[in-house]
Amino acid sequence: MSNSNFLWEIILRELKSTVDPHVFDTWFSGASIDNVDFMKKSIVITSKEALISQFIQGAYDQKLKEILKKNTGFDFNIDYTSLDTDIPLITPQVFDEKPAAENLIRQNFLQGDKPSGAQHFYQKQTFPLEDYKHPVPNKNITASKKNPTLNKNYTFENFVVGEGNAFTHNIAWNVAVSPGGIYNPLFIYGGVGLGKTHLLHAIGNEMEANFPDFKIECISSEKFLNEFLASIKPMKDKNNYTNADEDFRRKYRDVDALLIDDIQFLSGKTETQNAFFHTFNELQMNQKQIVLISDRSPSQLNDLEDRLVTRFSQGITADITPPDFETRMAIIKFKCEQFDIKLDEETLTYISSNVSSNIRELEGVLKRIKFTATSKHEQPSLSIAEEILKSAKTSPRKNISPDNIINVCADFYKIKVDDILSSSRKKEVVQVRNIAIYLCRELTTLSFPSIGDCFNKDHTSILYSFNKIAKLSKDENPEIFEDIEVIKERLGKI
Ligand SMILES: Nc1ncnc2c1ncn2[C@@H]1O[C@H](COP(=O)(O)OP(=O)(O)OP(=O)(O)O)[C@@H](O)[C@H]1O
Repeated sequence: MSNSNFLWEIILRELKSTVDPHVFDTWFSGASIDNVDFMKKSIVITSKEALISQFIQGAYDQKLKEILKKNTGFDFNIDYTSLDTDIPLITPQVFDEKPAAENLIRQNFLQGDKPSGAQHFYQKQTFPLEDYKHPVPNKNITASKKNPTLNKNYTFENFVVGEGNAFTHNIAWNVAVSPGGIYNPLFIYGGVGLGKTHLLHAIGNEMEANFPDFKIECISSEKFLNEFLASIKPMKDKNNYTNADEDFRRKYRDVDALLIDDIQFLSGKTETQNAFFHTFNELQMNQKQIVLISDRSPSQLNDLEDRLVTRFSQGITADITPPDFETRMAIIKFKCEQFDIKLDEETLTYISSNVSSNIRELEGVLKRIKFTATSKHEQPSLSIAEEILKSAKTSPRKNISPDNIINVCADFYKIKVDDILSSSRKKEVVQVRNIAIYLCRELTTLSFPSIGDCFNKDHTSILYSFNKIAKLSKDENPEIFEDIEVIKERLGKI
């Protein structure tokens, strides 16, 4: 084995033990190490695609250097390169700037040039670059009759880019200007209210503006399920159930792009998964773009057939993580302009420090501040913001830890912490444990395996417990959800 291969083996082995297996496969499976120069203390890591290189550099440069230091004793410099050298490397961007690739593509379009990156993408398309009608950002996206499922308020124009979403935004933009290319399917996942649906519709809107003849279907998987069930009902009634009916099949298979939200909703729905599998295959075979949104990564999708999970991971998987303080500030400023609210810097900082990372919640707080100020005939102010945040039960940003959650749950239900952490199968203990696990996932950024570490369980059991609560209907179990609200409120006061 050469020096390079040997070193790479060591690096991969160490990374594998610390990185989520799905993340590892996505980013490192196709990468290799070249040009190890022990004199100059430099190595080159080559990936298949520039975007992968960029991601590895952005997210793992430090980690890789640590592993190299640990195993060689030297501080190495790492250069990152990719096999598709004609695609420009995209440097992660900070909030109010557009990603470099996007800027480059747009700039070059404006100058009438064919950008090398976009050209490369377009060579894979049925649409040559010359046919590209709207190369510049489409500011005038208006409601279309053609694709009424697209929400026109969700565009790239009004999406604030920050650390946690820059990479995904880049990919989404590339998919919108070059559908059916190398990023197919695009699988986006992340926590509640972080802009996944916004990006999904932004892709559709931008795509529609760029390719006016496109037929784009943008739906939730719940709607897909309902339409599927409605389509097979007549056949089932006649005891003649074979396949989803032709209308349903054609509706989703005759599209140029299928954008599906909340794909996790298909978990456990075997017949719908089967229908979706065939739809997916036909679209992919015909190089039609598929974008999937989920609240968790493909490998964490429970009760979903393996053949689907594998297909979801075939293109590119990109996540959105909660915004950091600066991004929250940028989003609040942007939303203030949108909602016509004037806040001073102190109030902006207060909101950004105290509102949870869920952007939907953040929007709600701003709207309530505006409403309260208007009804009091006052200007929006810090004191109104404080009043709203206290009364709205929006838990101020605290470091809620699994320990806090377990303690508060134990106290609330009057059972012992040890029981929650035990393997007791008593019904009341199991229920409290499930709630604690559910809250750990909802209120912290921990992955299922990490939550498993806190409860001495493997991630499959944690997923199972989480779903036990997540899949409950609020209407049928109001008391559990009331309990959860009270526990959240108590946690906010810790
Ligand atoms: N980066 C962003 N810039 C501007 N607005 C954003 C951003 N991220 C989210 N939002 C806004 O926050 C709200 C919630 O976003 P969205 O519905 O897309 O979240 P989500 O991740 O799909 O949530 P859920 O998992 O609950 O469906 C929307 O009004 C959206 O416009």
